[in-house]
Amino acid sequence: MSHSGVLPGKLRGGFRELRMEGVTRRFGQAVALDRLDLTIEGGEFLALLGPSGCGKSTALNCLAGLLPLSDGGIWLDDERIDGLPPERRGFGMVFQNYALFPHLSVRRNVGFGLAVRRLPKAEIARRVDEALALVELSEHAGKLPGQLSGGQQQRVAIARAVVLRPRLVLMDEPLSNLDAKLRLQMRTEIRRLHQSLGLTTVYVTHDQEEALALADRIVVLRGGLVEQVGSPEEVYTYPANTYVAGFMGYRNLLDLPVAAHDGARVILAEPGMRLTGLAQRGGRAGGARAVAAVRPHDFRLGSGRDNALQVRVEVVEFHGREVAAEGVTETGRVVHVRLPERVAPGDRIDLTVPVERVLVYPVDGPAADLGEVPE
Ligand SMILES: Nc1ncnc2c1ncn2[C@@H]1O[C@H](COP(=O)(O)OP(=O)(O)OP(=O)(O)O)[C@@H](O)[C@H]1O
Repeated sequence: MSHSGVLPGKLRGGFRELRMEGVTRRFGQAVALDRLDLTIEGGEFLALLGPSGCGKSTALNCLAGLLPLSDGGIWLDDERIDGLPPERRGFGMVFQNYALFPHLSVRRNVGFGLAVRRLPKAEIARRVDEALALVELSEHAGKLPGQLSGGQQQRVAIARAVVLRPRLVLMDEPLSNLDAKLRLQMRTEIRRLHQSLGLTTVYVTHDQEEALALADRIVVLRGGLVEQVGSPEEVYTYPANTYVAGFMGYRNLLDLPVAAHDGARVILAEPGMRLTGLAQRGGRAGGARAVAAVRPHDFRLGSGRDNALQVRVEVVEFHGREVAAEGVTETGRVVHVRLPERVAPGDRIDLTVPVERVLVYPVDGPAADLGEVPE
């Protein structure tokens, strides 16, 4: 299938870069977005990731023109666009709640923006047909949104955005109203469309897995500030701090006394636990205490030379090929592990973990409440 009719070749990299410079948004005294500097390259899929309230929707709405900036500017190549109203920015938006017109057919919903622009009827029909084919909804063209499933409605919303040949597609948690299975399907669909149409996409989500799966680059936000920018691989493998680590599945963030350190290696110890790990952030973890970040999957049963801890198993969840267990050390510290072996509540087990799988950070204060994290 050719997509060239919906989006002309010139859109691929239709701009070189979109720059947000010092973008700030205040609500009264509260700073929702604090001097955000960010460059989005043409053709890129960028995810804004963070928990509720971190400022990601604010950033997207500033880009869209739905919220005026308190300070800073936005440039599309050499054109300053933050003074333009939303309709003159040429961006497509897809929201969590679809925002379809309930009394208009699928076809008329998708064609709405083209009709407003007074395009010839034949061209509207052709482009709508192509957009509907793209999201595999051709046979539903005559239905009303209420007659479609959630996933189908979200596809209508996506067709409605891409039919306008947008310079940039902005998506705000577009999958969060869908059930788990549909969410996975639509995720693949969104990535496929991004690639085949050569779109530039900015995607807001609080779901780490979604950001890792979809994005070329992830921006992790906290309290209106950028914590880390990097490829999924970089952010997943080398989180910049304990906040990002917690978000990226390092569910165990253990604040421990430092027993010794030599350059890159730091030894942390307390009764019942000895952990050797790699100092992050240039070996600054040289204080009296440091935080060891360990993924539940990286623990193994058995006692290691460098790393050894003993826990009493308290809670076990069955996960098919493995179990997720919560154990407690003799000092009362809770440790989360994932093991292929069957363990049971009350078992006393020895655990170890490879040195390179223990990331050691300076103590930054309490880790954020991150909710569910991927493992
Ligand atoms: N219209 C508003 N009036 C006052 N404060 C606001 C308004 N919109 C957002 N805020 C505040 O700005 C901060 C950032 O909000 P924002 O909606 O950007 O966060 P978010 O990361 O998108 O969260 P969520 O995932 O819950 O939407 C929050 O502290 C929020 O309470």
